Amino acid sequence: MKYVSTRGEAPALDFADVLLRGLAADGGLYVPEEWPRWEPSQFASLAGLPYADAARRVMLPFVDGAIEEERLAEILDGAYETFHHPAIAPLVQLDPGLFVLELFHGPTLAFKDVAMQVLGRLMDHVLAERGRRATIVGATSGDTGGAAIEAFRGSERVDIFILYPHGRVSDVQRRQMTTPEEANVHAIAIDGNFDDCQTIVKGLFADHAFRERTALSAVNSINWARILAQVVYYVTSAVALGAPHRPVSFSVPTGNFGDVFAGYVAHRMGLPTDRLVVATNVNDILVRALDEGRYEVRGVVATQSPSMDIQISSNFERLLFEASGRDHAFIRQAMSSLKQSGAFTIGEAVLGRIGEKFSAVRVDEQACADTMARLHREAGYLPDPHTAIGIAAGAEAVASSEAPMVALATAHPAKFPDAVENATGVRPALPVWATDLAEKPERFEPMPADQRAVADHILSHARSTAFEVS
Ligand SMILES: Cc1ncc(COP(=O)(O)O)c(C=O)c1O
Ligand SMILES: N[C@@H](CCOP(=O)(O)O)C(=O)O
Repeated sequence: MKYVSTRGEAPALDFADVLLRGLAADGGLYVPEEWPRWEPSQFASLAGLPYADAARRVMLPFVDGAIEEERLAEILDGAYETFHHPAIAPLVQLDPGLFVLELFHGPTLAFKDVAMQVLGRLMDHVLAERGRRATIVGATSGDTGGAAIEAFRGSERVDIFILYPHGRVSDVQRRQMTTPEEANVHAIAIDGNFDDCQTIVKGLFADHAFRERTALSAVNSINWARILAQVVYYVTSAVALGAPHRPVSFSVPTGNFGDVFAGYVAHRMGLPTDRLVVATNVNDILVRALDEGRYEVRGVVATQSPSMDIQISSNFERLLFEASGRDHAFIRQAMSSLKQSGAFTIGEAVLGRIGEKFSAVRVDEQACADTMARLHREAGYLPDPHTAIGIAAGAEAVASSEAPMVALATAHPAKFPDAVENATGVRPALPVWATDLAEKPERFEPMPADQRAVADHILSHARSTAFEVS
């Protein structure tokens, strides 16, 4: 299996190379040259398997020999041993047709762990095979950063630099990034928002000299391996609810569009999927784009679901590529227009194809709080604000559908205790194994939203400027 860039001007690579590359050299995102297609019996055969075994089967056609199957199995076993729930991604029924898929039982209490624990081990394996080191630079609105640091802390082969928006993440999120003591971990507090952080990261990838010198690699969902590991839980949860014999809908709290794109990948593999609901907070660029055909960046507003305070949604490029019939020229033109004027237009045909599978719903601050309060009151369930947005949007989007609705629970409520307490009167507690976080000293570097300053900081702290491991 080869992977091609959405912008069509970078070499096609295999899975292991895409894993280390992250972003394509032309600024595009990698997608498989062709989508592997499963028979209904292949989906059915996953029923009752341990999560790591199901993950191996789903991932194998995409890895396609770039990593031996036995090694992949060990990597997946190791990744999911770090989870605090035997099912890894349990389903909880809230109403007859409504389920939540709890993806927050990993070490940093957010869905990012499901892929990041795999990514860390995959990268370590490929770097070891090649005798190489890498410098990881990632942008976070709060959860990716902690999960990535957890996955790479102490690694001999990787230095990790995480850019987060200063003052715009929760205390738990910040502490997950700033308290690890390992020398290879660098938390950088940027004076700006998540989009500023992500723009700096993409700018560093576009600087070819910097990229080569530091052996730059990505942990954001621009990295295909992140998306792939997230495909698995769409498949396992749908199978648990009766797929392939009946379709399932998913409602996905969305920011960078990686998670819901993973749902689309499952659909392209043949998983019977009714609707994919893109659920946003008031930072609703995706809702406006899908409703009006105009993708237009406006200022980011701080909300009680800060991890989704995003306007530039990287993985939307992957969907546009598919919906445009893999039209590289259209993608290049749209992305250049986005860079220059902060907007681009999506034609009717492309919009129509997106609308065949996707719905988009904006959930405002009051509706998010009301949903947390109602679920706590009526079902005794305490969702975090991101999860509440997914649940509220799912209910609105498919009120009349026969298919069960699975809302993705993307974070543990204790990561956002203030918002949950304001809405429900209950302050959620961290699991006991995570409570020492508050006592540890913090270490971070405050920096302006300036690519040159960040690059200089990385160059003076990274060990990976030499490629070979001595
Ligand atoms: C808790 C939480 N929910 C939802 C999202 C949105 O996911 P995505 O960026 O994959 O759309 C994020 C951040 O990405 C998150 O941290
Ligand atoms: N909400 C995310 C934003 C980055 O998303 P990613 O999936 O592309 O890493 C976060 O928590 O950082």
